[in-house]
Amino acid sequence: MICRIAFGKSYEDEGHERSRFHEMLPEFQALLAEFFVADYIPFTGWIDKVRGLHGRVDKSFKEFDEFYQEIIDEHLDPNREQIKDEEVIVDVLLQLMKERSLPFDITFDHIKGVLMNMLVAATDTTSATLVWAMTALIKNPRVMKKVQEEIRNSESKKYFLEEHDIQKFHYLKAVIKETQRLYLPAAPLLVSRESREKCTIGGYNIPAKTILYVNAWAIQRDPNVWKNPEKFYPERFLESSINFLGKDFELIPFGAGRRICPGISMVVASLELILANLVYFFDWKLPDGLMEEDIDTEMLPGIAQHKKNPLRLVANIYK
Ligand code: HEM
Repeated sequence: MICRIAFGKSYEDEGHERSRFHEMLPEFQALLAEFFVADYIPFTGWIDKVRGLHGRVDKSFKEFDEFYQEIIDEHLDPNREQIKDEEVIVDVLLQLMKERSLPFDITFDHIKGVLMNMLVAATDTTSATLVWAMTALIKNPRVMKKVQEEIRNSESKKYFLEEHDIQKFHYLKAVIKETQRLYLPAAPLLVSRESREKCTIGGYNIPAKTILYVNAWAIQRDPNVWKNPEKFYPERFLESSINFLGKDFELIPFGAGRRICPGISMVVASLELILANLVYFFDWKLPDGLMEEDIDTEMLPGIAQHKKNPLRLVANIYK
């Protein structure tokens, strides 16, 4: 979905291109989560070099730079076949570059930066959230049954649930919120900040130029705020107006303030659409011999929190 919006093509069926793309992204994600000693002790940069991190960063940068340049060149080609009325983000950025209507000149580097931002911010985060939602549902058959009943009881059989069908499914929406609260699939420490000037937060004096992390993970599991915080209990959101739009600081999976995730509307629409269709059309079972308690919730380190051990389920078509 994101590649179609950003570049105007999908890498689903592109053979060599597909595998190249699918190899580049995980390496970039891994580097984002890598620990660079020099970030904390500046004169020790040589340690990162010896550990081979500089080489990996350079290689990843070069691969992505070439990849984006190819996309830009394709979109600049006047003979390119374009689907009518289909304008993708790279076209919009190239148009802005041509018009020179902004207070600064857009360069190819800016365009590549925006494309990278989209790719990293949007793909992994959404897929990790879906895996955690399905993990939570399979571990909690009561909730799975309730969300399936909400959808199945209100729909006459359809080929595909559309966005407008889903708006009335309040329990489904609560399941997604509870997944975001408990598993915080993207950025458990949000994105780090640096204080521009000296300030005081909650009684702590923060000097200028200090790197700050917001531990959204701890906030969203804080027993002073949440009743039974370790329990997956979507009902808590039916009984409260807490939302993740950045106004309620006890639930901030998308951050808050000026740098809040700008993709929220798209994420919520995609998550609701995909999850609703998954639970509507299939009855999900654990592979033979596995019990709910065998499904672990271990996470891989990284910017997005992926499930360490892949979730394997059996899908039976619901008739
Ligand atoms: C479940 C899915 C997602 C989650 C949990 C999520 C969460 C976040 C978080 C926590 C931040 C940092 C906010 C902060 O520092 O305060 C962020 C930033 C961002 N997100 Fe998302 N995001 C998701 C999906 C998406 C999607 C689908 C898009 C684009 C279509 C997107 C675009 C961005 C961008 C561009 C930024 C950087 C904003 C900036 O630096 O000003 N995200 N997101």
